[in-house]
Amino acid sequence: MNQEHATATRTRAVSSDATQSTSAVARGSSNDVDLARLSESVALRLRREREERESNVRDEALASSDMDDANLVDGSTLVSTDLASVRDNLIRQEESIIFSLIERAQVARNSAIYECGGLPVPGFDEDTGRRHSLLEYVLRQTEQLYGRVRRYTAPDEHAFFPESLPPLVLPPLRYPDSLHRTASTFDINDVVYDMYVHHLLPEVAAEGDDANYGSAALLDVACLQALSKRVHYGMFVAEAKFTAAPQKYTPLIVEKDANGLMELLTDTAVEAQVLKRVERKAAAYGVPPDADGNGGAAVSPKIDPKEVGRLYEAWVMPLTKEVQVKYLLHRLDE
Ligand SMILES: O=C(O)C(=O)C[C@]1(C(=O)O)C=C[C@@H](O)C=C1
Repeated sequence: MNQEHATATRTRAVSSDATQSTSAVARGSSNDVDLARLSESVALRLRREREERESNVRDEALASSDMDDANLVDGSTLVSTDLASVRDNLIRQEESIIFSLIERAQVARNSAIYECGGLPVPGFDEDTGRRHSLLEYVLRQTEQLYGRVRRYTAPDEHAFFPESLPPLVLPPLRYPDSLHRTASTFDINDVVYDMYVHHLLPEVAAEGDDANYGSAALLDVACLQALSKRVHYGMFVAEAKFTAAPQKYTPLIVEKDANGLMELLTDTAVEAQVLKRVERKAAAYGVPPDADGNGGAAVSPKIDPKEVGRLYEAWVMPLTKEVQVKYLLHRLDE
């Protein structure tokens, strides 16, 4: 996503109404024949979009042949919308999430970090005059640095404060447009932030204050970034599913049937695998590799593996699905 475009167009919430053009199509699609025709035309449009994307990438490569090669990113794995590759990516992201939660569990909760005015840090909300919390301060400052070196120009990254991003110090990279443009118009980072502070953190970090405010806030930033990336990766999952079966998704999109879309994209067998795997990973990563019980003292994991599974089930997967539904509802927008 182009940073300028992202900051200019991103809105905090996505509107649930489909575009006029989609509604216009919907008006004429009250029977199966019309729906079949519509699915055909969507399939055709998908093919055209793909051809156009491929030709854009070729044109850009040609146009930039006299430019530094560094200006072209190899987005082949990042932007893949093949479901198997997208799922592989989600599996790799489990490492970042579980490690960051295990790290955060090493220090006390330190509630003052999350309270506005809990600790005297610079920065106020421009609209309300509310003083920033330490976590907001550290997160904003972190995004200033990451933003300068292009982190938020990548299509799989979403800043928590996109309106405050600084100018780039590196030339922008170009990514193939593998997602529909609706992807650059919304994020749910406010939900991710709230979910982390009020629901995940209390299960991960023990109640108490050990004065490790800076460390705890920096560890929070790592958790938030890993969770945000995972949840918004739902856009790639949704694109993969839509491209693989436009005939199944199109009628639901046209009807703006969010519940139907949720049902269609849900795969309970995959969810069970995810839960089993994250519990196993949390059990393995939370203890030293030599803690095999052979004569040594028993080592309890840094974080209860079952808890990690519960957090994935209650929060991480549902939010990833919410992003998928939001994305799909606008997938046919002109
Ligand atoms: O792998 C998928 O099919 C996804 O949509 C991802 C995911 C997840 O968040 O892990 C979400 C919904 C599915 O029910 C299964 C798994």
